[in-house]
Amino acid sequence: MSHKSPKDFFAPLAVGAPAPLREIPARPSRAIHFFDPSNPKMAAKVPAMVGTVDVLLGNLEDAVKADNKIAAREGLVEIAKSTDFGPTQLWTRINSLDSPWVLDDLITLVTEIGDKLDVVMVPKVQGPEDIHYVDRLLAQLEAKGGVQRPILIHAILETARGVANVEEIALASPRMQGISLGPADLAADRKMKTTRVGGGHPGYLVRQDPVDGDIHGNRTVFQQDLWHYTIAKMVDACAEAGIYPYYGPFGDITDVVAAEDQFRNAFLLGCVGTWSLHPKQIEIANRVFSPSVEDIKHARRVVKAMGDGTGAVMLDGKMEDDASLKQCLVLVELAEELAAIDPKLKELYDAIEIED
Ligand SMILES: CC(=O)SCCNC(=O)CCNC(=O)[C@H](O)C(C)(C)COP(=O)(O)OP(=O)(O)OC[C@H]1O[C@@H](n2cnc3c(N)ncnc32)[C@H](O)[C@@H]1OP(=O)(O)O
Ligand SMILES: CC(=O)C(=O)O
Ligand SMILES: [Mg+2]
Repeated sequence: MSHKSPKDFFAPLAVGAPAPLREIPARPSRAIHFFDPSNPKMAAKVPAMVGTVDVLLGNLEDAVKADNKIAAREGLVEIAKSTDFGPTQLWTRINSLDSPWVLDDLITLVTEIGDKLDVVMVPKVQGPEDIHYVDRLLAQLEAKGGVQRPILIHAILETARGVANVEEIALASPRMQGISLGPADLAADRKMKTTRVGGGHPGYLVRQDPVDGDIHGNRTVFQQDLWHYTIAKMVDACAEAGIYPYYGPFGDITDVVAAEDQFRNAFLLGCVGTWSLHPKQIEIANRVFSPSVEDIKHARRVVKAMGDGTGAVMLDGKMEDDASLKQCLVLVELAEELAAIDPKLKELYDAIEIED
């Protein structure tokens, strides 16, 4: 396939559109909180959620009734115009590119509230051609609406073809901000035999070998993570492209314990955040996607012990070197970014005392 020349990659795609960013800023986005702007109860809660969550996302796609699509779009315009989002980002999830609503979603949102929108989440992305389409259209609409900074694109990985193309999707445009796993649509598209929105399945397991040949005896069972392969592939694609990977929805709102486990697996594998579908998932996401005090204490201790950052030292019986230092710096830098917007975390991290 043909690629753009490097000099053209960062050129605006329409006369009058803002120049693309050279680097995607590492803005905290531990929880991307979904709300339906056509639901008056949810919409009414949005202004008070500013500052309590890193990202508020007005959802226009699945979970919004077909009859409410226009009300959701107009509701989002109204909320965006009347709310001061302060440190909280405003994102939207537009309808899918083959739907009858998406063109008007983009035209309306970019021309009416383009200066307030940080990121447009595109569902059911199949390949880089979907990103190229949105990229050009956004540039034309930014120019038309006089939008001063480029609106970024976030892709949902929720088709088998999208997973196969994830690296090309991640590299498709300088607007690419990140990618989220879409476990529900992805499961359906792959014909997985699951019925849940994210999370595990008790049937997906490995079993301890039989003891003394007793296959019916008491054998420990370990449930496996259905999403490990896809998340790991997505994390690599995002890291290569310099953009950010996210888990996605965890549909069992009542099972806050399993949600926390799923989120933590994603955090450990490299994701920077997840989705929140219900207010009670925000606190879980904020906690899980913020490094723990113990991790920061250890990381700072390694940084201090490593001096100029080269060589090997022994700390508590463990070898630390240039590479373990780099891992520690990932945590220290994340803590700094989060402390800059979260005063409670700042207090916690500032109070850490490091031993030698
Ligand atoms: C596979 C995918 O595409 S996932 C992404 C698409 N899905 C979504 O966006 C779903 C978003 N969330 C929701 O629609 C709702 O949370 C539901 C349907 C799951 C549950 O809603 P409810 O049954 O109303 O939950 P519950 O009764 O616990 O809500 C408590 C309160 O929180 C409000 N609330 C619930 N979810 C949200 C939300 N996401 N944002 C803001 N407020 C919310 C409710 O309106 C209710 O308000 P009230 O106290 O004034 O009555
Ligand atoms: C996230 C999403 O849209 C899905 O799981 O289908
Ligand atoms: Mg979906």
